[in-house]
Amino acid sequence: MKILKFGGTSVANAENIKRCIAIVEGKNDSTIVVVSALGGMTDLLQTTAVLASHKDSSYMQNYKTIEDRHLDAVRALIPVSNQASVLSNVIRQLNELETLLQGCFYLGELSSKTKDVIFSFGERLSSFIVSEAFKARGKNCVRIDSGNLIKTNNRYGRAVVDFEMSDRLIQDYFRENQFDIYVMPGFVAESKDKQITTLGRGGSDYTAAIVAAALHLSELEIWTDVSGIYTANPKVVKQARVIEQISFQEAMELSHFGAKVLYPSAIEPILPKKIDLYIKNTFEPESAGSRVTHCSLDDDRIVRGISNVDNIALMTLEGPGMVGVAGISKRLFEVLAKQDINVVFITQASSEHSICFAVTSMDAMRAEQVINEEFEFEISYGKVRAVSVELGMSIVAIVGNNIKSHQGVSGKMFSALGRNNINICAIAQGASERNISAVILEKDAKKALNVLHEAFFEEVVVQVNLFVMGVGNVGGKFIEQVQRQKLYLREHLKINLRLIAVANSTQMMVNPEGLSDIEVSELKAKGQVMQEGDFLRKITELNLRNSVLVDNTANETVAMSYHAYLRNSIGIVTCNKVACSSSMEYYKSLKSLSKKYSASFLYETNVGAGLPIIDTIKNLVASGDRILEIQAVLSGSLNFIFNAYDGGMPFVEVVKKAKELGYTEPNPYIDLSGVDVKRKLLILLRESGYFFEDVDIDVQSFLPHGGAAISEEGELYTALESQEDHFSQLLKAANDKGAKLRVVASFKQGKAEVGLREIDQLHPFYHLEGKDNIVLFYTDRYKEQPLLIKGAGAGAEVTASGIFADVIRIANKLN
Ligand SMILES: NC(=O)C1=CN([C@@H]2O[C@H](COP(=O)(O)OP(=O)(O)OC[C@H]3O[C@@H](n4cnc5c(N)ncnc54)[C@H](OP(=O)(O)O)[C@@H]3O)[C@@H](O)[C@H]2O)C=CC1
Ligand SMILES: N[C@@H](CC=O)C(=O)O
Repeated sequence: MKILKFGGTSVANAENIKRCIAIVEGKNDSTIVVVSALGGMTDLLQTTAVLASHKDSSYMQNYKTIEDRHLDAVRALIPVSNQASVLSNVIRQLNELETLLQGCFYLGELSSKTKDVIFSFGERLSSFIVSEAFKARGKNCVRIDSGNLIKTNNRYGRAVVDFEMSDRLIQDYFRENQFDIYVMPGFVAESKDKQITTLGRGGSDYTAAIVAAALHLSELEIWTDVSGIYTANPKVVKQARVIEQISFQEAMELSHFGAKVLYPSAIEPILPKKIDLYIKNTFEPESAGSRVTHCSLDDDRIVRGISNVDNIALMTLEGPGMVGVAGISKRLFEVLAKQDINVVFITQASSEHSICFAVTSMDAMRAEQVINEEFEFEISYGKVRAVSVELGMSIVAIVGNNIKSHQGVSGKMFSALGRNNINICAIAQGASERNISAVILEKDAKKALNVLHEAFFEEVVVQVNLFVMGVGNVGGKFIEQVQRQKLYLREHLKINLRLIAVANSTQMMVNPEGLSDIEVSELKAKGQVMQEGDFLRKITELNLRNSVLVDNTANETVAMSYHAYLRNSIGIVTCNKVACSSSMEYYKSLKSLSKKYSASFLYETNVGAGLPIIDTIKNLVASGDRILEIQAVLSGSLNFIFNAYDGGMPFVEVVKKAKELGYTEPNPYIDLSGVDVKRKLLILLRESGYFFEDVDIDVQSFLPHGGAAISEEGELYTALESQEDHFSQLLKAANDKGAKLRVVASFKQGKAEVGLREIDQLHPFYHLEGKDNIVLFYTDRYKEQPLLIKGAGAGAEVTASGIFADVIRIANKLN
């Protein structure tokens, strides 16, 4: 014999009921079918009854909906030839319901007893209709009145089952009757004095479990609208998947913390009888579903699932008068129990100075009031403080039988949350060690679930969410490279890069699911207007895990806002040199914020574009070496300019060409004035461990006008045009000596300078082609022969690939 329970959505209408019928008919065995009320019907009955008892005549409209839904189901399921008798039975039951509702309306009253009778109509009607549908298909089917088999006390709303009596009645009934299909209403029972009672939330699961246990069946199938118990709520965690097998204890823990597929009450009767439970999807009957089993599972999964409950209030009772005093917790929890307030989480530090616990937000005010009344005396003498209440909390819990036999699980859980800036307000781990729970802010719940799911179920694929500012030469190429390389990264490096937002100086485009190429290209046409601070606000509002800002601008305001990103645990990858070359204080603060908030701060492209210069210094310094001297050509654009300026083209045209090729800064004056090289040298010195400010570097400008900065490109070109003589003289002087012009950055014996130099043929800088950079590091270990790094030091493609490498460094660190 089989037993199948169908939930509300499975029997919501005639079409769905037909699916249930097909599933039952596929069983080829005598089958007990337990049904819930038509989907949403119990809630509708409840609001209708409440409206009636408040003398609100609109209850009649609800009643009409109740009537229509049931009559529609009959008309669609029963052939016209048989409809009359079925319809008249349903109408008779509906009339009874209408009379009861009228009674509530006239009396303005709704007792718990009346509620149970009214609510029972949902399952009584659905079971009658389903059984008649089977009969209409020629099945040997009977409808059982559950009240005849399941006996309870008179606690209306959540009646307590008399198992001894119910088991006997169930066993007798099934011994004495021989049908192919038995249809029973779930949720409904009867007291010993023959009053209708109901079994509370999840009552239909409970009914099925009681019957399965009484008959010692080997399994119970719960058919619902999802394909089983998921590793996490699939509406919140996209990567969640169905758990194929789970132990009863794990399922109980998960269902306690919000996995609504299964009510713990359904587990209670079948657990001691070693009956397996299957959760299956009525709408995808072929999918395997979840098996909840008493057998020990031999897989090595440590965490089986993650769950959460929202709308939690965290309450703390604390004070010196609690230490070493017996009975405080008894009084605290007794007063809550008296008020029927359910405590969902408790934790107490060994100092005994405080007890922290959680209730649903709905109960919080009542709990606060009764606790403060209970401890009025202690509060008035300052021994205990008035209970504190923090609303807007969630509980997240990881669940698994094997947590107890593995070290480091809680470490992994809390470091994953911490890395993503999720503040943990309280922690609890029961003695069973099957569950580790944390109370966090509700606004962080979605992120926490995804972070934990990634840590425990998707270890192989790490998701990095990119927020890109600046889509010019470098930014544009970076986006192109990311979109092109996505598949490779996912397959080969197990990194899932998602481009969530892009921005230029005035607009931004955001898609929390990831921007497509088309969306990115529509930034200018369709992007939303962006004011200062909007981008950061958007990132923090989305609150996605592993968020990284990629700054491809040359903008100072953006650079000076990095600290706010880091404080929100948002990593930063930047090719913008302004931050690291601003004050030493800001540079250092960014480094320490990066550590404090576990948010990476990477800027390899600040010097030498894609060349691994900063990383090399970091490794030298970390391994105990000391940088003693630096000789370098650090400007790709200036190297290009002085290579290309050979007397053929005027200087200004060569500069324009460098700009066109994407080698210069957005404002080429920053290159020509030596500012860009100075910034780079400053960064190299700071990375080498030297305390240097901008003013400590001597820049000898090769521009004749010296003084004022030129921010307008046109103005710069006009000035350069008029100074052609000056540049041609510089060139001639070098040519006369067989030398080449190079802008050299040097650091020697504590002195740092930047200037245009004539480089002779024997010098390693002489043969420096095109836009190349070169750096020579003299260190304790590389004293005679310097460590040399050379290669393309400018250009959008190479710079973008340097930024990309930093992003991958972050992803690898997370993996
Ligand atoms: N070119 C190279 O070889 C190298 C460049 N770099 C660095 O790369 C950075 C970018 O250079 P490049 O791509 O050539 O410059 P571009 O001028 O081509 O692009 C700059 C981008 O930044 C945007 N932007 C400017 N201000 C803001 C702001 N406040 N908020 C958001 N976006 C803003 C611009 O938007 P809009 O179009 O609206 O102005 C534009 O999309 C510079 O910092 C440079 O030093 C580093 C190493 C090498
Ligand atoms: N403008 C810069 C580009 C890289 O930082 C340069 O010329 O090197």
